[in-house]
Amino acid sequence: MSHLKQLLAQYNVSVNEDFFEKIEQYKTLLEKWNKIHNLTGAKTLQQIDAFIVDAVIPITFLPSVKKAMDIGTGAGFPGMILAIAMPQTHFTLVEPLSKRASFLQFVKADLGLENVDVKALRAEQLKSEPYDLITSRAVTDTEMLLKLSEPFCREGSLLLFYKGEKVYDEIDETLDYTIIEAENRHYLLIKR
Ligand SMILES: C[S@@+](CC[C@H](N)C(=O)[O-])C[C@H]1O[C@@H](n2cnc3c(N)ncnc32)[C@H](O)[C@@H]1O
Repeated sequence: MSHLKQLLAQYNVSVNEDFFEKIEQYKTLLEKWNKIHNLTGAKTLQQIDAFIVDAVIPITFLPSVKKAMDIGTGAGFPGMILAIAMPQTHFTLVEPLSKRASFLQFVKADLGLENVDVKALRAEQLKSEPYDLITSRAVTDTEMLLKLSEPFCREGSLLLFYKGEKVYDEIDETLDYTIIEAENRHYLLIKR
């Protein structure tokens, strides 16, 4: 069993064989592009696997949704990885840095991901429209993420922010939230 398969089994993350095929293609592209463009801090295959596992653990608790947006996808975390794991969900990946957006566009084309759109813009520049799910990892604090997400929320939209243990300093009781912990990760799930 591959290293990634073992890790996913350890966290009870269930994905189909197509996920593993596509994720191998993604890893090959990321390793290659990362050497030239410095797209992410995950350099070795083991570090990339850890980032992938961190990105997909939420499929163990997320409901099925039609339309999702990831703010500040960078080299693919978590939006591109979730899009590969959730082919029934359409993902808009928002990444203003052109070298990262170009990489995401290349991955979409090379893997034939019809459920992915890449927007080479800041979230603030995007047309307001409602999404079922908005994700974000390592972009900014919760208060700012709530502001950035606001134009894309309707009643019942879910926000999933990948946070560390300091998450408790960033939330208050006015929010309808749950925190799901796995290792050092705190997944902050907010219902609007
Ligand atoms: C530290 S990187 C994290 C990338 C990725 N989410 C990850 O966890 O590896 C933050 C990313 O957010 C993007 N970003 C910063 N401000 C943004 C904004 N207002 N809207 C969309 N993306 C933004 C940056 O271009 C950068 O690629």
